[in-house]
Amino acid sequence: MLEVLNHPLITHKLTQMRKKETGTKDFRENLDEIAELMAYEVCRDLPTRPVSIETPIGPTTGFELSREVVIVPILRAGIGLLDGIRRLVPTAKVGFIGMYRDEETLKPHEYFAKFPSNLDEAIVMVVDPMLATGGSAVDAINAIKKRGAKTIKLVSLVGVPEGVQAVQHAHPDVDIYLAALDDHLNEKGYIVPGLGDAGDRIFGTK
Ligand SMILES: O=P(O)(O)OC[C@H]1O[C@H](OP(=O)(O)OP(=O)(O)O)[C@H](O)[C@@H]1O
Ligand SMILES: O=c1cc[nH]c(=O)[nH]1
Ligand SMILES: [Mg+2]
Repeated sequence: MLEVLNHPLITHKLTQMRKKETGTKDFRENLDEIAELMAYEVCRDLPTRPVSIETPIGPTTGFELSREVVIVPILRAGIGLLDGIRRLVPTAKVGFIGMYRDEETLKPHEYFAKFPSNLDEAIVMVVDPMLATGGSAVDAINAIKKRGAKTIKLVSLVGVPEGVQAVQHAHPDVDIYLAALDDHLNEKGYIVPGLGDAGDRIFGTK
């Protein structure tokens, strides 16, 4: 399943991020706000269970989330989506996976992994602003499945058909959410038109 979240607020904020003159502070703030808006949509189908409660007026049946949510940002750039999602799901646990893409081969390399226990019972959101070749997302999901995760959602800001197809081919069971589906990758593996190097723009490197 691929869902492109076409919402005017998301598109407006993403446009600010795409502009080359947007600095680190505004880039980060817009990303944080988009993360919150995307989380609202991504969480739309979270399972709930009925609970008997008492309001000040009397008894009723309410509904509470019935499964734990685990957010897994792909370091570094995925960190930019973490706080916005956590504001909506403050009880979520957080795992981390560090991946960098070799600039020549475009192949991802894992350099860090730390996950909470019981991934098998959780709804795991893998988050990374950019879905380019899809190599980083595919490997991150492999690592999470190896630890038992069964229900996985991939939340990215900007993707291209190549990356979407790579994830769908390797992990047909994973739902993919994007804020925009861009055109193609250039010869250096950057998304066109994209927004440049997300990690560098979030953290002010380069
Ligand atoms: O789909 P892919 O072709 O694998 O490319 C996407 C990856 O590239 C970027 O990370 P990068 O390697 O620049 O690391 P960073 O987050 O530390 O900047 C981005 O944040 C993704 O993780
Ligand atoms: O366009 C791209 C592709 C990969 N990683 C980024 O940060 N940007
Ligand atoms: Mg980067």
